[in-house]
Amino acid sequence: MTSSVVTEIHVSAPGKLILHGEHAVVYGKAAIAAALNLRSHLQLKQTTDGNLQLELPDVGISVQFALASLESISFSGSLEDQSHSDEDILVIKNFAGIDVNSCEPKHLAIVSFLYVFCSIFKNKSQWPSLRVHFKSDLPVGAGLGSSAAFSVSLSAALLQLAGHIDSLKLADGITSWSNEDKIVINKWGFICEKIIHGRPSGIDNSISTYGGALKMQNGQITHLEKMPQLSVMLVNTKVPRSTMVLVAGVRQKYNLYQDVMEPILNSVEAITKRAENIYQECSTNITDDGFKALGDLVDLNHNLLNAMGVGHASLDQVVAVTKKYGLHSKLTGAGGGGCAYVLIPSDTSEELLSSLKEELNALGFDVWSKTTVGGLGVLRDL
Ligand SMILES: Nc1ncnc2c1ncn2[C@@H]1O[C@H](COP(=O)(O)OP(=O)(O)O)[C@@H](O)[C@H]1O
Ligand SMILES: C[C@@](O)(CCOP(=O)(O)O)CC(=O)O
Ligand SMILES: [Mg+2]
Repeated sequence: MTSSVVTEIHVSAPGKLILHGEHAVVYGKAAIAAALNLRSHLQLKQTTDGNLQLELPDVGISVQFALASLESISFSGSLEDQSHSDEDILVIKNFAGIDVNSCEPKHLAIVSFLYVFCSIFKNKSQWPSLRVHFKSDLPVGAGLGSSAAFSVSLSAALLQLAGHIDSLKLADGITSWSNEDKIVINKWGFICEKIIHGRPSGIDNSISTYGGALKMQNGQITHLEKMPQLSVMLVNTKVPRSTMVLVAGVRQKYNLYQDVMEPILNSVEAITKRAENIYQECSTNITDDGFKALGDLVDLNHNLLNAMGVGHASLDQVVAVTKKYGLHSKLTGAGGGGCAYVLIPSDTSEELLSSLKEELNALGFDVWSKTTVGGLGVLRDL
């Protein structure tokens, strides 16, 4: 049967840069993150062919499920849930023919998609027949929050379709959601992140929902309104890694050596707080002294992440190369490969940046030369 389009919803959500405090934030310590100008784009089209069609070209998937058989699985989750149920995940994996222990990107994406879809539409008399297409500017699984951008866009689009939230045209011509609606989007983004990551802090989905820059501590968000313009170079080592595995590795170390790990996590928190003070004191432009101190904090933070066991030789290579140019860098996100950021003081010359980029490219790394952080959160695109 050919499908005819009824409704179309387009949503985009940003990736994130954790400036300081990754991993420590999972233990309630402070972390600071900002939205990136790299975004993920989801297009949802309502169809009439009775299927749920999922196109995820970044992870090489195009699958479809018959709605009638999905509706008949014994799924107990609901919109009121604060977390996912393991039994429901098993039911979904069985339904989709996915191995129970698979952590493959495409499988995590399908399971989290089906979970959010079933939870949101469970009590509706008719489930919508859909074609969902998702494409990202972000590298998948590299520390820039691709999972959160996926989780947040998906939650926003499905909640909008179900009528649980209602997008608004804002004064500056953009269409997004009220703060109240964003709380609901963020809650579902977090549930989706939990399915992908295991035990996330919630910082990634929060920044992807709200945008700008924020501090998270003990699960509480503080929006950093006075964040100065900050330029960074992003470097993707392209070494594959899984956030779930890295977070679980730190947990294992913490459980075995809590007395050793706790001071490391506290030192990371002290770094985050020092950096926050610098950002707040230099709310428009960071001073030379500010950049000097931030550089020291970036170095210390990178070394402490190495001490936690989430470093990688490729990330140390980035740090070593940037040091030759008088610049400072650290891994960002879960580590173990993936991305690092390089702090770019405002007086850095274009020549220096282009030589640095060339040297990093020659090592096989991808480089986004000069990125500013603090962009918009989730948006309904036209
Ligand atoms: N573009 C995408 N298409 C499909 N799934 C995605 C996409 N981006 C992220 N994901 C999902 O998120 C997972 C990557 O998350 P994670 O390991 O946390 O890395 P990241 O640091 O990029 O968030 C993938 O395994 C996949 O399940
Ligand atoms: C390591 C951690 O602090 C960030 C993980 O980010 P990413 O998935 O690597 O982009 C985990 C978390 O905060 O949930
Ligand atoms: Mg992630």
